[in-house]
Amino acid sequence: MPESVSGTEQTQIALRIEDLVQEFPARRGQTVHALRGVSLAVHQGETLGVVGESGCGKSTLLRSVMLAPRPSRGKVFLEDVELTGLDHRGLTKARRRLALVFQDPYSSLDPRFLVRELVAEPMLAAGMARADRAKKSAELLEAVGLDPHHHGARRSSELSGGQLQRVAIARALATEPALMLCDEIVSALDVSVQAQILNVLRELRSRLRLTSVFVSHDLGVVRHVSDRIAVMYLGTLSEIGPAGELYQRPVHPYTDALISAAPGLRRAGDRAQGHLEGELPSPLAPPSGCPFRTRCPKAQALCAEQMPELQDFGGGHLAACHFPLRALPGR
Ligand SMILES: Nc1ncnc2c1ncn2[C@@H]1O[C@H](COP(=O)(O)OP(=O)(O)OP(=O)(O)O)[C@@H](O)[C@H]1O
Repeated sequence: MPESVSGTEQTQIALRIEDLVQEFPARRGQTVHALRGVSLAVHQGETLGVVGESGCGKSTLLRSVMLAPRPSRGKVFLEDVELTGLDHRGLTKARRRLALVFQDPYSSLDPRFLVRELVAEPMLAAGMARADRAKKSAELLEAVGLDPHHHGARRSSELSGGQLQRVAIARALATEPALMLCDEIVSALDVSVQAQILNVLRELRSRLRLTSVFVSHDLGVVRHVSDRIAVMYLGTLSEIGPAGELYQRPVHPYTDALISAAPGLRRAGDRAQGHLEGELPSPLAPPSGCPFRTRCPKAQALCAEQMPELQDFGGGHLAACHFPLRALPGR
């Protein structure tokens, strides 16, 4: 279904999630409210960055898209297929259209195999002929900046962390997924290596029109790769919008606080680092109303009474706040 990204541009939707809820049973009959009704769409060819503090539900969001485990409530659509409506067999097939890359490539890449075998292995599982596998794995290694002859003939145990993460990305792309899900994939790397991997992702986006969701707790990192950014807080979506606009003119006090607290992102007029005060409440007992109200400098009585809904501030920039940093258009 076409949807407007910027207000003028029409694109196809790669992923749509509707009112996704994920709850986990906890001790003493309690419930972890990891996702509390998240809805968003990812457009074909775009990178959606997802940011938020540790424990806000970023990884759970990605795992729920994979239906691993199935969400407690809500729907997930990959292109036109409703994943949440599929049985086990249908889901196993549909999951091949999704690729997941993790923070730690050491755990996902078997050190006994050669790099070119690791990249070709998903193609083998998909029934691709030997010659095609060899050609394609060489192309993919080149696309992530590795030499198919030199690096391809090494065992993964011989590569550095950054090189391994490139292999993990090449392997993820082996079956031409509709969507790549990246979970903190540069968090364990040195800053200079991080920049190289982020450049690889940017290039893949423009060369292959790669569609991805890029999760990170680091706003600086997310800004480098994302077309749009979703900000999560305690299992909810607090703000989503075009990357430049969201960083320059945030609407939600939480986004504003996150940016002010991030080294290297602070803007003229920001208070000193540490602007984001207080602890993240427990997902076992989220506050009533707005989840951010217990730490919000603008909170009033209404914020404890009603959960704010996402509202459109123009140009595809949405935020869920009763007292936003700027007025809604036309008010
Ligand atoms: N399988 C599970 N069982 C119980 N609680 C879980 C489970 N998975 C996640 N949680 C809880 O759900 C909440 C969200 O976790 P999640 O890992 O999605 O957050 P995150 O934003 O990715 O943070 P981090 O970057 O620290 O992983 C946390 O409170 C976490 O402890």
